[in-house]
Amino acid sequence: MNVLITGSNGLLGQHLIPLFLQDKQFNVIATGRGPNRIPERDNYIYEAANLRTPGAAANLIDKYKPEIIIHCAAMTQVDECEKNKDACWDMNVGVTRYLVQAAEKVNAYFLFISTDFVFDGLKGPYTEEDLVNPINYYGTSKVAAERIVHNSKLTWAIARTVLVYGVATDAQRSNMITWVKNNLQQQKKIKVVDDQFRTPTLCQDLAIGCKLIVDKKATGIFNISGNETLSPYDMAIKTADYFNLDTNFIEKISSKSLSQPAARPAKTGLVTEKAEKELGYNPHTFAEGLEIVAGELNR
Ligand SMILES: NC(=O)C1=CN([C@@H]2O[C@H](COP(=O)(O)OP(=O)(O)OC[C@H]3O[C@@H](n4cnc5c(N)ncnc54)[C@H](OP(=O)(O)O)[C@@H]3O)[C@@H](O)[C@H]2O)C=CC1
Ligand SMILES: Cc1cn([C@H]2C[C@H](O)[C@@H](COP(=O)(O)OP(=O)(O)O[C@H]3O[C@@H](C)C(=O)[C@@H](O)[C@H]3O)O2)c(=O)[nH]c1=O
Repeated sequence: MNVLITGSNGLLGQHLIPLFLQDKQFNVIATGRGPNRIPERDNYIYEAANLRTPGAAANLIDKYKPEIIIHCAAMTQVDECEKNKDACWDMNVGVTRYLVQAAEKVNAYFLFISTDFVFDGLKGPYTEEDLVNPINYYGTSKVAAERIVHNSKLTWAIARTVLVYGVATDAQRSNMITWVKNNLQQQKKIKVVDDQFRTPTLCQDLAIGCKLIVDKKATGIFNISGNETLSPYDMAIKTADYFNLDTNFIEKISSKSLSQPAARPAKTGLVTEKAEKELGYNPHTFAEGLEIVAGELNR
């Protein structure tokens, strides 16, 4: 069975590819922008493509006729999305439309990766039934992309996730654990907010959640995140403690004083009960996640 995975150079993509390669029923076609950054090099096809180029998505789908498409590629820098709205819309909405239209021609099963930022953060943690109300442009673009998937003729699923952490080769985006660890090791002070709340997600858990969805050809929305609610400040302290780093370099601040270009929802987090019951999804705790990330960093 051919599975096409977009965003294969990203944090999630780099964990999804090896997971699908372990399952011999799948022929994996990975696509990323520019050269391949996945450490594994064997037993799959890599196609470099800028998916914003009209025709790029259709060409890939026409060439490989995938039975399954997992769409991870996105513009994920939330502040950049706010500052460069056209690029954000083209990538997060336009590319999803290109892929869905081409997928409809081959009747592929389509899994789209979405975010807790579809919510306003006034009453998290959220279930799959809660109504969306994004407060920044990235979230708005993801809601629009979700609607394209939802309104398509495809058999589809949407996996929503939260603040993903883990290790990737040449990562373009930092994540909580590596950001805290790198700064504290260099004895650099970091200011971390204690008034946002998330259910941080170990990248491997998200990859497993996606695989469970695909294996079951499950349909609809699934929350695939961690199931512990923590503030970024809590995460920073736990990270420093785990790596024996000096917590005095962590300054507790409010979101207001961080003054990022894009507003962040205060309290998100996702309830993962549906995925646990229907898919057998079982995420690691943050403490276990730290240990797994530390193991990867030491390899
Ligand atoms: N990371 C997180 O905390 C969260 C992520 N998500 C969602 O999960 C998905 C995966 O995220 P994650 O792996 O962390 O993100 P990354 O930013 O690590 O990966 C996204 C990938 O998309 C690729 N991409 C961007 N523009 C293009 C383009 N024009 N053509 C082809 N590829 C492109 C990027 O390529 P390049 O590497 O060359 O820039 C990158 O490899 C995304 O849809 C994201 O919105 C949801 C919630 C939280
Ligand atoms: C840069 C920075 C961030 N933070 C906090 C704010 C935030 O809650 C957390 C992570 O900040 P970032 O700017 O890396 O990430 P942010 O853009 O807030 O994170 C989001 O990414 C997108 C892709 C998603 O879909 C979301 O689920 C979410 O994880 O750390 C600080 O406390 N101090 C800082 O100096």
